Amino acid sequence: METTSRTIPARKRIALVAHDHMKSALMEWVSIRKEQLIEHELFGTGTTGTLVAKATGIDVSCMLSGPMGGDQQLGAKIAEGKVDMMIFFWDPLDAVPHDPDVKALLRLAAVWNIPVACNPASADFLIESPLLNCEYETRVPDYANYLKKRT
Ligand SMILES: O=C(CO)COP(=O)(O)O
Repeated sequence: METTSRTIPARKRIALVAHDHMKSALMEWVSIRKEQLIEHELFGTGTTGTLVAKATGIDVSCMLSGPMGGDQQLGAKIAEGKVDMMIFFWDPLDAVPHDPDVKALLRLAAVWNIPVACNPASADFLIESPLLNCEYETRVPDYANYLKKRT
């Protein structure tokens, strides 16, 4: 796939997602990182986003709950270039009924080359990155060219 460049804004659009057994870890992380997160625009799956908004007082644009389609809604936003990074504490020790949706969300994050953290340590590294508050030139699939070649 050929790529083209896209400018990720300084104020990031950050998706926050956690599976049920990981929600307490995400809530703890979010409360520690509140001052950094408040500078950015937050999105979340239904339950996670609502919990984050209640705990921090930061506005969160909430999708549907993950198993009800929220993972797919976030995936669509990533594909449309409307979400710039994702903190997704998925559960490595339990199965979820919407595993295909989880895979699809993680896959689209990889396709569209957004930074993803899967646990508190990787989330710390992302949030401490000097790139967090700067514009960043990233490579994304050259969709216009892809379509042109196929039509
Ligand atoms: O299931 C999820 C991600 O796959 C998260 O959904 P909720 O935030 O609605 O619990």
